[in-house]
Amino acid sequence: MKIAVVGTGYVGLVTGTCFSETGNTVTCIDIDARKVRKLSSGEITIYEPGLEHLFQRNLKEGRLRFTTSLVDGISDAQIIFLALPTPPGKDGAADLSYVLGVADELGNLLDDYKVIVDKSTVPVGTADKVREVIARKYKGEFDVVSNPEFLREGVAVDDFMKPDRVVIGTRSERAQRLFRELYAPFVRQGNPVLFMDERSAELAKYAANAFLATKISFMNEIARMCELLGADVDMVRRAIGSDERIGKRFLFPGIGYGGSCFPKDVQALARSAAEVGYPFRILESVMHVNESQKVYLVPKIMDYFKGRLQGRKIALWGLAFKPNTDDIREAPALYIIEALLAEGVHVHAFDPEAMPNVRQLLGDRISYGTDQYSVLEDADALIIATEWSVFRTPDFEKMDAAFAQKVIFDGRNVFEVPQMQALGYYYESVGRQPAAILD
Ligand SMILES: NC(=O)c1ccc[n+]([C@@H]2O[C@H](COP(=O)([O-])OP(=O)(O)OC[C@H]3O[C@@H](n4cnc5c(N)ncnc54)[C@H](O)[C@@H]3O)[C@@H](O)[C@H]2O)c1
Ligand SMILES: O=c1ccn([C@@H]2O[C@H](COP(=O)(O)OP(=O)(O)O[C@H]3O[C@H](CO)[C@@H](O)[C@H](O)[C@H]3O)[C@@H](O)[C@H]2O)c(=O)[nH]1
Repeated sequence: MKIAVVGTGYVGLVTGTCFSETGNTVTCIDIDARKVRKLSSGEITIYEPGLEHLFQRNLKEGRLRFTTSLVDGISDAQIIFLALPTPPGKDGAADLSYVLGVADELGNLLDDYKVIVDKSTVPVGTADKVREVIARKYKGEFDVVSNPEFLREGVAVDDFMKPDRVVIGTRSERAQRLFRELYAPFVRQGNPVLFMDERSAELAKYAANAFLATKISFMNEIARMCELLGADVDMVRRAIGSDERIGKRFLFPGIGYGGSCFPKDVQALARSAAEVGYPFRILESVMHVNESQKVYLVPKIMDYFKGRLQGRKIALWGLAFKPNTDDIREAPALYIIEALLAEGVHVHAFDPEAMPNVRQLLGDRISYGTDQYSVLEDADALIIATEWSVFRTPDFEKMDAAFAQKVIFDGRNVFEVPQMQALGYYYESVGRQPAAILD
């Protein structure tokens, strides 16, 4: 099939690459000329494990190409995916200007039947709006489909190639036939393609993210209770996760959820609810808990140093919002950094992939290490903000040699408490009792 993908950010690039991998001819379109130049010359623009290999192969074999021209990019496409940003607007509602702006341009450009697909996360009713905008200028036949994307960064290729489910919102039989064919190679037995109406598909995406965010905020509150009541959140997590009705995944407490999706999507769903006169109280609490969770370690650090943080040097492991990505959008580490800088702390950070992005954002307001050990030299404490696997299994001898103070505040529970106790660390984590330095 011939496919166009408008917007070549995270989702657009993964979508375009994976569709080309299954034998389709894909043109990705982006207004960012620098990005298009890079991608056309074989330079990948995001860090995503497993993507580069597929990207290079399909680029070389001519199934994948990039352009800044919408008219050129869509000319022979049967299906046009919109993978455009939907950032929060001033009131928290999703800003649809990118999606509707491109829909407006498409109204001028369409000249035969095509399917326009909302791949972006968009509020209920957006497919109708896209249809209206196009129909103002194009009087021929076309369909608008809602096909929300459920991939996770860091495992995006696997999520796309072997999805738990594919959701397709359309009542058009013609569009359904095309989508059945398009997704046939991706769907394992038992993991269905779910056809539904556009509105249900749009809401399903928000409901999935909001539910997962709720699970995380719930566990973060349980973790706080554990600390106050002398319980261990790992034990509680295992106990409840063994119940199939609850499930083992997404029960990990920490320093809150970040990234480009959960924060904005929970907010947008709450906003949609308010717009139709329904106060979505659970979501208000989920957001409230997450806000405080992001800087949860800061008062603990403050207490440890008896309020005297000015001039201290604190090492930070992890800047990305989660491991295996260089994405720092809404990363809890950034909130911790701001809180520490406000107290006059010197932050010395290391992240395996995200440092270039943080350098662009923060410049020399913090300093950057060459590896995870170099940042420990002269540090008064270490904060762990992202659970990269290299942080889970450090060389403790190297760590000991570099890090005289042996004080760790772990926002992702990467170590076991008894292990750190035995190694002589002062170790505070989330939802577990602290390990004190052994005398
Ligand atoms: N990032 C994720 O993990 C993820 C997962 C599922 C769904 N989503 C949703 O997918 C959508 C896209 O997210 P993303 O993370 O890929 O965004 P992104 O910011 O990484 O990329 C968006 C791209 O669109 C381009 N763009 C903007 N205006 C354009 C225009 N008029 N024409 C062509 N290109 C244009 C930008 O230059 C950018 O490259 C959002 O709605 C998001 O909520 C994201
Ligand atoms: O038990 C957990 C699981 C996750 N997180 C945090 O939650 C955030 C989001 O994690 P994850 O869901 O793995 O990352 P995303 O790539 O943002 O993916 C989410 O957002 C995407 C965009 O909408 C969806 O497509 C995915 O299905 C959805 O998982 C991160 O900050 C994690 O640290 C926790 O704190 N505890």
